[in-house]
Amino acid sequence: MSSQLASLNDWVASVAQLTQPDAIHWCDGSDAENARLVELMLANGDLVKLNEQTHPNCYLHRSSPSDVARVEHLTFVCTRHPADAGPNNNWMDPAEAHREMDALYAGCMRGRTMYVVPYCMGPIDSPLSRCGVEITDSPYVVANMRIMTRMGAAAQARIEREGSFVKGLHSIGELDPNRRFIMHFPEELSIQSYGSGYGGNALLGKKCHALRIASYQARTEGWLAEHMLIVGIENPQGETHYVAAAFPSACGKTNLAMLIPPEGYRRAGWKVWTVGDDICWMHPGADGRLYAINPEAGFFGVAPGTSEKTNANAMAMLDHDAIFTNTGVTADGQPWWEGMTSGTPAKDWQGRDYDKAVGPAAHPNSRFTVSAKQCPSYTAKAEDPQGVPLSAIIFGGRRASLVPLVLEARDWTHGVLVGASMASETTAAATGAVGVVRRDSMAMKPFAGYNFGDYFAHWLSFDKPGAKLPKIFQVNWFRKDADGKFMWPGFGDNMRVLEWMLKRVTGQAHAVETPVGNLPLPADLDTEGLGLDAATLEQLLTLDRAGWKAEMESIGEYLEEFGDRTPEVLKAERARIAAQL
Ligand SMILES: Nc1nc2c(ncn2[C@@H]2O[C@H](COP(=O)(O)OP(=O)(O)OP(=O)(O)O)[C@@H](O)[C@H]2O)c(=O)[nH]1
Ligand SMILES: O=C([O-])CC(=O)C(=O)O
Ligand SMILES: [Mn+2]
Repeated sequence: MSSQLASLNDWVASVAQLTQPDAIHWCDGSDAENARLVELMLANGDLVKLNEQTHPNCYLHRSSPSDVARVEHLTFVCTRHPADAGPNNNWMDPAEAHREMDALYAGCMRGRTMYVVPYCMGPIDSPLSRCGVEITDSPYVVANMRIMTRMGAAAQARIEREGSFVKGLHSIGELDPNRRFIMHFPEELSIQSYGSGYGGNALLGKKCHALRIASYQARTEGWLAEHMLIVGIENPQGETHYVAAAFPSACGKTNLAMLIPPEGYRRAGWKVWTVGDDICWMHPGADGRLYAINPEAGFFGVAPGTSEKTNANAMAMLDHDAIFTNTGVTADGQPWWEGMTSGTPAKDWQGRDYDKAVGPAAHPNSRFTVSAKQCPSYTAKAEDPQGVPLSAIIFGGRRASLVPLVLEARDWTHGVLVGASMASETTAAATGAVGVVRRDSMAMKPFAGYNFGDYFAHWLSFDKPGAKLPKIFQVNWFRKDADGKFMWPGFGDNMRVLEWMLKRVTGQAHAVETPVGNLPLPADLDTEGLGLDAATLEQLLTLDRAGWKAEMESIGEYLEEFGDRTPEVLKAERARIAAQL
């Protein structure tokens, strides 16, 4: 037996000693194993079978009503020194956190099966990929991890070869919101999660490993782990530019990753290729460019708002082999959510008879889980072990006012400030108030595994001789008018903004310089067939000087929160812009 296998076996044995499961099952990721788990969950009520004619191999999971989103107030980064976790994280002393978690875990798997889930984040043969093992007592988590990661025998073989892996321990416990913690120990490469079965809290490969632990590792190893989609835009000349974009949770990544260009663009030959919709690992390549992989193998996407009109690619991948969590369901057993253009809900997300007066049929954070391979726009380049070279990075958020439709950062340093300064309205993806504007640097506020001050410095460090870095942009699809209506049509029409960005990359498009960045004039965007009135477009592209002056003051205060860990270069960049306004 290799020493790696011995260390994995020892860890599994020690967890079993603590949690006292009735049985231990090592997951191989096979179809037969999945079929047995599905049988089990249909029998115990974890899953409801959906219409086999319209949705073969699709299932609905109704979670505990108080367990429907990430819990940021119960999520901790446990480093030896609190300053290493930073004011952007909740911190707990590692020894104390282990004491608390051990007490929760003691005997928690009695009467249950403990599943050992080896997984690989990223293509199984990629040097950029990293492995982990999640121990869980939830078959629902196993079924989701099988879709979201390269899970099973191949991952275990890689772990036995490599040795190092992230140790994740998860128990749904009693699903009691008062006995719930999501703990990260970046210095130990380990994660401990208790009391929730929800996606970001329980599928430990995703946010816990691929963002919080990975961002910490990436800092010391010279790469970046980011909350970004990756998309390829092919122009009529057949050249594909890859773009990564960071938007906070439920702010449009899945939709941009699967964009279908407007009719005129399609006729001209533009195509869009999906690489990833949530997480991006970026490494500098030998040629100085940044290369990106999607560490995930599936999509855990927001259901409400997904329709034939907004995201036909997603609809096409959701009619077979998918798991739906907390959606409504029609009388004939088809999944249903708000925004769908057909069907009528019979039951709501809690399984009650649907009553509009009681609330929505689908929970606002209801989700689908589906293999990336089922997406019509998924590209084989997503499986390339080297990753794809990035031409542009986009930062975006939900801002009802102030932030224009698009602007281009002057250079890398300015772009890092743009990312660090991001703010967005909170959404249903995390428990708590919705619609409150908060700073969410690089859309990583809930996900950076270390001090944001150090994180900004790490971002700046990529600008060095020989680097051929992507151009950085900021977008805002969510500006609202006086009546509270979105001013920009969004979705497929975001292609018009992408075209301008890519033409800026290749030096073919015009821009106007302003203190906060370079903006297109209305005439610089292709608005053919858009049907947007000139005044609205003008407003979307106008710089509100007074508003930005106040914003720069507020950004200055925000950067001070990280004290002397905030790079001076970033503060100077902000001061320069403020002085110009
Ligand atoms: N108005 C408008 N809404 C959009 C646009 N793109 C996405 N949305 C809506 O925003 C919500 C969330 O979008 P997603 O694309 O699922 O968000 P995400 O960033 O992938 O979210 P996470 O999976 O939580 O990280 C959905 O209800 C979408 O319909 C857009 O361009 N305009
Ligand atoms: O992790 C989750 O639960 C879903 C997600 O993508 C997010 O919240 O950003
Ligand atoms: Mn996300």
